[in-house]
Amino acid sequence: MNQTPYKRKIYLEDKPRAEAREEILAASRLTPEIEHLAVAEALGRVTAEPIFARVSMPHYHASAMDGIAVVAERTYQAHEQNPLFLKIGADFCFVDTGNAIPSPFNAVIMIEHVHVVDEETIEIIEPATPWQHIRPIGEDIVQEEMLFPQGHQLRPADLGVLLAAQQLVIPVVKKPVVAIIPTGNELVEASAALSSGKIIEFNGTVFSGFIKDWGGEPRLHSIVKDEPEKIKEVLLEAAETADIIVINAGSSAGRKDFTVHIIGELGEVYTHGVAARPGKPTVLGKINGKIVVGVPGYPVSAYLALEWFVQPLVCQYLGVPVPQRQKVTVKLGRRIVSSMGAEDFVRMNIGYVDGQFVANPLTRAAGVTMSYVRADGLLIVPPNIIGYEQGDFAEVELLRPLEEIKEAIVFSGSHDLTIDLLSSQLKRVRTDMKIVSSHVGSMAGIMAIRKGEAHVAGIHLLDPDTKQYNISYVRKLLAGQDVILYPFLKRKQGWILPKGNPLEISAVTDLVRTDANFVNRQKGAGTRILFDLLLKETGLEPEAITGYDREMFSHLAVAAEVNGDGNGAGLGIYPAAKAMGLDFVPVADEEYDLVMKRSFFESEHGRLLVEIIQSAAFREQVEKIGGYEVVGNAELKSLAD
Ligand SMILES: Nc1nc2c(c(=O)[nH]1)N[C@H]1C(S)=C(S)[C@@H](COP(=O)(O)OP(=O)(O)OC[C@H]3O[C@@H](n4cnc5c(N)ncnc54)[C@H](O)[C@@H]3O)O[C@H]1N2
Ligand code: MOO
Repeated sequence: MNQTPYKRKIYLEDKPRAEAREEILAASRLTPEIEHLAVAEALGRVTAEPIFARVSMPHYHASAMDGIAVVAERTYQAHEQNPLFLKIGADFCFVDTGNAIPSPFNAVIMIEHVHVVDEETIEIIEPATPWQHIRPIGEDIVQEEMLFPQGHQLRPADLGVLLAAQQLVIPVVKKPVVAIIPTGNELVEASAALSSGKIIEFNGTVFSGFIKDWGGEPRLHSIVKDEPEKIKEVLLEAAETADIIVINAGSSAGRKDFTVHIIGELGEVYTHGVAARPGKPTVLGKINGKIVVGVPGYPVSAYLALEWFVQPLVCQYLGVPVPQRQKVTVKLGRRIVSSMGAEDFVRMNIGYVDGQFVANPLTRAAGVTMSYVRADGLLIVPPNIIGYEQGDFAEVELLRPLEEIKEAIVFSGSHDLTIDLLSSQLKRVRTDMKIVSSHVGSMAGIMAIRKGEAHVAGIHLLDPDTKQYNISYVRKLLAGQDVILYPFLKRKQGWILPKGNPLEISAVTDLVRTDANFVNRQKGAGTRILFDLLLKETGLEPEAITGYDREMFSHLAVAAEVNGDGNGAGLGIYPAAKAMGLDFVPVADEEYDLVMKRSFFESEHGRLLVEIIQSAAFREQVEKIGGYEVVGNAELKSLAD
């Protein structure tokens, strides 16, 4: 049912981001309003006019030291061989730091350099120079001097200066009001009962946070349904009461995406589609003199579009420059492809390994908010290049302080959920540290160690010939490198089966007997190697297994498949079965070890990591999950041939 009068708009423009931004900045002709605030309320606010000192600081000649005030000229003959005796009142008076200097005195001698002879008399053996240890009037602030120009964002110390200069109430630029309008029939409040197709509205709260950070005042509207008349009404009202309008979702080519038509009807549209991803289907327009930014629904697209277009509008209103992020040059751990003609914003994890920043891309899916949350930086691939090769150097904008990135342990290889527990324990001990992990699989983890792109790699590779875990792979792939193999965990691998195990599976031959629908793992995965070994040992051919070609990329994905199929069966780790409420029949204890360069293992960070692995707190947490045994304090595995 499509009851709207609007046609779908299918083809979007590819306008350069800078051009689209300049257009709306030029079209926004708001005169910033001014308000007067008590200084204590003005932190972070922007001065609307130059502000001058009403009084000097100090406003009298003040002693800078504890000691005595003297007339300098009368001390000139004092000398070690010729001590000068001074009488209280006539020749000197005692002063403390901050005291006014009484006339006619014009210098202070520190008490340490004064010998008190009796209650009335002191002795000095060194002359004073005029104005020594005196803070003259206006040493800090001179009455009538300009303290701040307009457009200055007030920091804590600035407030002190204002009060010291007796500026009590100051003119600041009003915060621009930004109306935020979340739209969509599918949206519900976070507290609502969820059903399929319902989406929790959270973009509005994120936008409000960004707007506050940038110095604006967010006004979050309640959820608005995809009804053109309702949207029009809300937009027109916002155009009366707000300075900038943000409308969320409905920006693309869906049946109910009519934001662009409505803005066109009520005002004018400058842009629909920018040459940047994610965030392409952004709409920019104006209604009754107020700029409207229609940001895409997908959260990551939305956050970026907000930064591209709303932050500059807020800054323009406030009269401050748009803050720039710190940049750092990184070595790319993976190839990055990008489309010609559009900028690509790639969320990156960044680590500091062997004195070099290395970065790996996170998912580029615009709906995966965790990738934005976890990102250390953004790689902005310019429109005129098609990406980068692995090992290339590129500049990234930082989303976190550089120091935080430098203190992180970069973890590669096969992911295991205990790594997150390890990271959280680490953070308890060292608040400035954490583990950043990228899930690339055991083999790629070993390669990351070899190329100096990670500190630690988690691996579980069974050698079908020796039946040993990990050792032969490390020997071969890291030959000649000074690395160690740390025995970390034993994980239970087993059959993941529907609840109650209806087909009564406990061995690989049972898969054949029952013609169960097997769910396999991808080639190279540790679990796949184990399964192939089980087949070999029983003399079975892959063809005998229904579903051998059905490959999944994680333990959880296997469990999810089994969950939906009464005849399903998979091989994987216990926590995956547990997470989906499935049965689990143990098959093998897999050895999940950590590979590290010896230099890291012996470094402060490496030692800390081992300490935490061996701690009772970590062991307890892991063993509570079930299916794990922390090996931790056993000897390093020997890599000698
Ligand atoms: N045929 C095409 N389909 C899509 C295109 C396209 O070019 N052709 N563009 C895709 C891209 S890129 C994006 S981005 C999205 C933009 O979608 P809309 O702006 O129309 O937004 P919706 O479809 O209503 O929502 C998408 C998605 O976003 C999440 N969402 C929306 N609002 C909120 C909110 N307030 N809080 C949290 N999350 C929200 C939600 O997951 C929605 O499903 O279109 C693609 N499609
Ligand atoms: O351009 Mo969309 O904004 O990729 O997700």
